[in-house]
Amino acid sequence: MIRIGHNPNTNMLPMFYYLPRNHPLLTWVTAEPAGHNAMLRDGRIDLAPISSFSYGQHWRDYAVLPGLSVSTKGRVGSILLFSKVPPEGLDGKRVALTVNSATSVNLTKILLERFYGVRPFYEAMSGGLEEMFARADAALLIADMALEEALKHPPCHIFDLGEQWRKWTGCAMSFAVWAYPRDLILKRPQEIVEVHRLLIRAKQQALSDMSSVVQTCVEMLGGEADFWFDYFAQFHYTLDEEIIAGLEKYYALCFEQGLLPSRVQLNLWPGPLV
Ligand SMILES: C=C(O[C@@H]1C=C(C(=O)O)C=C[C@H]1O)C(=O)O
Repeated sequence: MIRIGHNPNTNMLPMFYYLPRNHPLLTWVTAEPAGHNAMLRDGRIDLAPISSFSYGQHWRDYAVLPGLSVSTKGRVGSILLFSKVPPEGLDGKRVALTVNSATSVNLTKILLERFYGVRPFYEAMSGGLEEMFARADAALLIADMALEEALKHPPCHIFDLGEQWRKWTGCAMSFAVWAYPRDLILKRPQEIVEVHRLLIRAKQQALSDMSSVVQTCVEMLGGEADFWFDYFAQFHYTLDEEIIAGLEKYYALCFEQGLLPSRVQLNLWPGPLV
């Protein structure tokens, strides 16, 4: 039995929509990314699409499933820094960071400190934009919460962090990878191979016809179907060479900025399926 982290946000639907709910090999454990990061670290789940940053913290203990990720090569649409001022104006200001994320929290720090040359004060916060703006000058939100706030067209600057990363580094950005404890390769290799196969198959089914996924999004959050087709068109749910290079760049900058304690190696297992 594999206790699998289920992330309920729309960006994850192409991997979860066709994944069998009642498969004998799977137990679903639903949480936001930061919840899965902690659960995997503590052994409460066996596999999840965790924050890429969290893999970078624990890479010596984890392995990653090939051919799967949540990545973009530019705009993402749902990793957004809402700001009362342009990024250059955030020096010495307060920036609220969602408690649900690890990758984007550290991406925000890299972009602001390394590329915009500003040093804000950061505060981890839950809640929506209104609560964050009551205490801070800028606010990082991710996933459906970011989408919902952006759809309200708040009167502030909105920076898409996938787009910003692309602008400053020319790289792809990988927000989540499917990680599991490395010792499962020895203890339960067949189960990992089987779940990997299920995930790849579910993803391929979704991506071959996104209409059911899009319809689900319309029911969940509203908006036009075209909005959702456009949203999903930004994503790459694979781990190709460009995405791996982007991930390596992200880890290198996290290390150089003192956000990660060591350089990171990507341990992929089992071999690619496609
Ligand atoms: C694309 C997204 O990426 C998410 C961002 C994460 C993070 O910042 O740690 C973790 C998982 C991803 O699914 C999103 O939330 O919109």
